[in-house]
Parts: sequence; structure tokens; C-alpha cells
Amino acid sequence: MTVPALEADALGKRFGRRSWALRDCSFRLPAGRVCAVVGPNGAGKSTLLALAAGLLAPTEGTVRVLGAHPAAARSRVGFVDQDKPLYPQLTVAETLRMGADLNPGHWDADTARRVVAGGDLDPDRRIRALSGGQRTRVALALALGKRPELLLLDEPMADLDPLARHELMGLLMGEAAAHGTTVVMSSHVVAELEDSCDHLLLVGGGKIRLSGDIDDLLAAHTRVTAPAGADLAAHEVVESRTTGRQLSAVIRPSGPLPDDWRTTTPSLEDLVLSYLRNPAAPALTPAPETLEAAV
Ligand SMILES: Nc1ncnc2c1ncn2[C@@H]1O[C@H](COP(=O)(O)OP(=O)(O)OP(=O)(O)O)[C@@H](O)[C@H]1O
Repeated sequence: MTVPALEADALGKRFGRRSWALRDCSFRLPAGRVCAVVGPNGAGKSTLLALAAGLLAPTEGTVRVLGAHPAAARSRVGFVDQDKPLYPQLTVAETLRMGADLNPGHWDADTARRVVAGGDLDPDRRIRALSGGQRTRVALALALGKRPELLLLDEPMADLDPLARHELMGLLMGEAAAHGTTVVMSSHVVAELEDSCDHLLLVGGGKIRLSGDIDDLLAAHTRVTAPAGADLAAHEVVESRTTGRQLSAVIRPSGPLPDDWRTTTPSLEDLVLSYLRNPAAPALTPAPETLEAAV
């Protein structure tokens, strides 16, 4: 059995005495996948990524990274934090040299230089003088230059302009495909993830609400248009709305649907939005006994 890139078992993190940022989260992410982590503000996405990066310790449960404790896997993991912490007094060139010094034997100077060069950054410019998007570029260069087996990215594209997003996403996906890197990337722009990600973790209220291969998750759901009053009781209903004489719903069918219902497979964005609009919709995550088989 191959070792999962990331696995959580009953993982929980509490801040202070009462406030659980994450609770009872269990999932497996096979190696080599590109995983989108989505969810509303405050859902627990950054907490999950920080636990995986070993920057936070779980309050309960476990998280394992590349088969090891996060602290033991640190040299094999690249992490770009939402705040992109870098040393403000260093120049761009000095920052890349620091990346080389910190990663002896596995520093990919060409890739790091390519990420920075795409932004036309002066290597002698100090980090403190860079814009937010330019700092993101340097943080991504550091993370990719490390040639990590697992890349954890917390909203990496949030402050990039559309051209830079497109260019860096392409570069990121090219590097990941060339080296078999597992990528876990949180974002609020679901449409942007649709083409690049093959795995989804939807986090809401500190819980995993959807987890699995995106094609499997989409295939498990159907958007139906049916006459108002149609009986959905036999199915798991994510959302349903009646307008005039028509009912529109996203369901997980538990059997054949009537011939007079129109059915389509939802897009990833449609699926995610339907779960976000309906925090009480039933979760779909692999049962614990099937998690082993999924890897
Ligand atoms: N250091 C902390 N101390 C106290 N509470 C925290 C801390 N970090 C996060 N939280 C709380 O944990 C919960 C999850 O926060 P987290 O930052 O993981 O959410 P998120 O999904 O990344 O949100 P966003 O999309 O806004 O970035 C929130 O209620 C937040 O207030």
C-alpha cells in the first residue's frame, strides 16, 4: 500500500478553552494528487494546513504527513502561509540564497529563479519594498525551489493579478506534474480550481463536509429540475428550491429518478456553492473502514 501524502484521524484543534477550529476530521489524501481545500471564512482551512505543516499541534487526534509526524517531514514539505512570512530586510536574491542554504542537496535554483523572473523582480530589491503579490511570488519561489514532495499552499493566489495568477498556476501545475508533487491548496475562487485540482476537501464549521476524488464527488450528485412538490424524500438532499411550478435541487440519488425529471451533473462550483449555502446538508466523506482502501 502506498503511503498517503496527508492523513488525518479524528483530528481536532481547539484555541483557548472552548473554541474548536477543527473537530473530528478524518481523511486520506493519496500521493501525487492536487487537492483543493475550500470552505467559508473561519471554516478551519488555515488551521488544517498549519497542522499539516507542523506549525500547530493537534488538541486531539493525529495528522500524518508523507507517513511521518509533521515535524519529522518538514524538510520534504513546502508551505506558503496566507501571510507569506519572509525576512523584510533581505533582498530577493538574498532570500533565494537563504533557500539554497536551508535546503542543501535539494535546492532547485532554476525553478526558484524562474518563478521570480516571471514577475520581473529586481533581485536587489528588499522584501519590505515589494507589493503583496510580489512577496507571494518570492514565497512560492522558496517553496517550489525546495523541491518538496508535498506542497501546502494557503490561498496562494489571493493577492496576484489575473495574469500572474494564470502564469503561476500554470508553472505550479507543470512543476507538480513533472515531479509527482502532491499539492494541497486552499482558495475561495472555486472556478480557478476546477481545471487544476483532482481532489477536494470541503471544510465547514470545523468539520470535513466533502472529501474525495472530484470526479467521484460530482458523479455522486445530480442537479434535478422537477415539477414543484416532487418527492425527494428517498434521496440525500443538499439543497432544494421551488420557484413557481418548478423545483430545482442538488441531491445524492439513492436510486433511479422519474423520467419527467431533468437531470445534469453539477459543475464543481455549483456543487461547492450548494454545500456552502446549506451548512446542514449531509456530509459525504469516505467511511473510516473504506479510507484504507481509498489510498
Ligand atoms: N490563533 C488563533 N487563536 C484563536 N482562534 C483562532 C486562531 N486561529 C484561528 N482561530 C479560529 O479558528 C477558526 C478557524 O480559523 P481558520 O483561520 O483556520 O479559518 P479559514 O477557513 O482559514 O478562514 P479564512 O477563509 O477566513 O482564511 C476561526 O473561528 C478562527 O477565529
